Amino acid sequence: MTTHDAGAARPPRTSVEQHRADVAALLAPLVARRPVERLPLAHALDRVLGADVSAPVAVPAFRNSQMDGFAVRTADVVPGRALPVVGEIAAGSTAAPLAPGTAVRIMTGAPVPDGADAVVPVEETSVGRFGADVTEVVLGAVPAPGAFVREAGSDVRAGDVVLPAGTRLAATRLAALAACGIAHVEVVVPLRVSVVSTGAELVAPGERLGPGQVYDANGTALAAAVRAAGGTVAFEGRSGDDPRVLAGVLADAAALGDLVLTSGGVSQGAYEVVKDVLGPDADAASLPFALRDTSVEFRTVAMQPGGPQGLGRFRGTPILTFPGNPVSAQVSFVVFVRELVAAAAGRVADGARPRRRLDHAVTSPPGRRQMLRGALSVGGGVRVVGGTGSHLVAAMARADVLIDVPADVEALDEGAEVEVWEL
Ligand SMILES: Nc1nc2c(c(=O)[nH]1)N[C@H]1C(S)=C(S)[C@@H](COP(=O)(O)OP(=O)(O)OC[C@H]3O[C@@H](n4cnc5c(N)ncnc54)[C@H](O)[C@@H]3O)O[C@H]1N2
Ligand code: MOO
Repeated sequence: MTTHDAGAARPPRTSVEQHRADVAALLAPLVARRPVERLPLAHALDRVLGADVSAPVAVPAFRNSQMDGFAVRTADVVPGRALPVVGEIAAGSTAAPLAPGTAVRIMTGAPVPDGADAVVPVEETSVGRFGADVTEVVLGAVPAPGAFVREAGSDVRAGDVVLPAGTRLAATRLAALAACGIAHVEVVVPLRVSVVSTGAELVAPGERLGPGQVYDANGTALAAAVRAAGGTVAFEGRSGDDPRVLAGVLADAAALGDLVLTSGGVSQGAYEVVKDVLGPDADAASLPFALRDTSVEFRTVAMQPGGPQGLGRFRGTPILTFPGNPVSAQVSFVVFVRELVAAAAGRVADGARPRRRLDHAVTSPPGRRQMLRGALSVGGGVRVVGGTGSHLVAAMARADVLIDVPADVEALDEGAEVEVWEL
């Protein structure tokens, strides 16, 4: 009698955490030791400092006025009595010492003359506003010593660390460096990632779509996700189902990148080109060159979407093979690689995932961790958007997060707390 065991060919599934750990171990040497490069400030936005930056000059570099007004010696001021105005100091000029018993017109940012110890804004004096000749000024009160005077080094002293190593260069930080006169910075070199889409059906966006053809969404998705995480894209390529062509594309990808990401060609079909090159049944003799230092393990991760996964090396370069469905490829990047690309760029993340309350009840098939697409509600909750199909790439575009439903959970009530992965 013949029996049919429906599960006989099904391999054991690897847990999400185990696969995350294996990917992290594969990339650990790349993440741990990052080179640095010197860049002009204009190219350093969002990069991370590889070394402390000290100020070559103080900021402000000299004592200067915070207001348009009159520089005075407070000891000389008598309320209601006029002081002769003996000159003017504009921003960008230099100032002679202030003679006792006099005042001088001064503009915001101009050097406060030696001898002066306060500035009085013009609108608080008898002059009111600057016009033509001003020969004298009357003050109504004695200003406090130091009023409206910005001391040299009151923001940064020469030699101080302005920004420490590890700082991500937001606009505010670039402004601080520029204010110190720093034109170039040493920044961490991000991971260079090569992205390869596979499948005979793929055509580039913008081309004419023939019968049975599909626009390549994964190339754009993965390249953008790499950049958003802080990495750079070293190479973008596409291959049909000919293993010799894919081997050539992968050779370029591996030569140019620190890491290769592929999508497609890893499930159980008759034309699984990634497996045809890298899998256990690959016909090495048919390839145009020998695959030294190449070994990839294909496995099924207990996650949906993103079950079929591979990891290893292609000609010495780490490679991860993602499934081709566009939702699966994007979820794979978020769950398995995104934080490693960010860490390699010097960005720090505590790995904590926020918790949200479900706006409605959810059911989930047992045995596989579900990464449902979720949209955040105004009230702070989260709701599922789109269906579970891994082809729903446009529906995914409405999602803000992935809702992480553990493998052993089959139902969650409205209001239940779930962990989410931000997209
Ligand atoms: N008999 C089985 N069939 C399938 C299984 C299985 O376990 N047994 N797993 C399913 C799951 S889950 C996934 S995910 C996919 C993974 O398939 P592949 O990685 O081999 O990907 P392809 O077959 O090449 O493509 C799948 C699907 O995605 C489209 N695709 C591929 N690349 C792109 C791209 N760059 N841009 C847009 N769309 C892309 C492709 O046209 C297919 O529709 O396998 C299931 N099958
Ligand atoms: O695991 Mo596949 O990635 O569901 O669509």
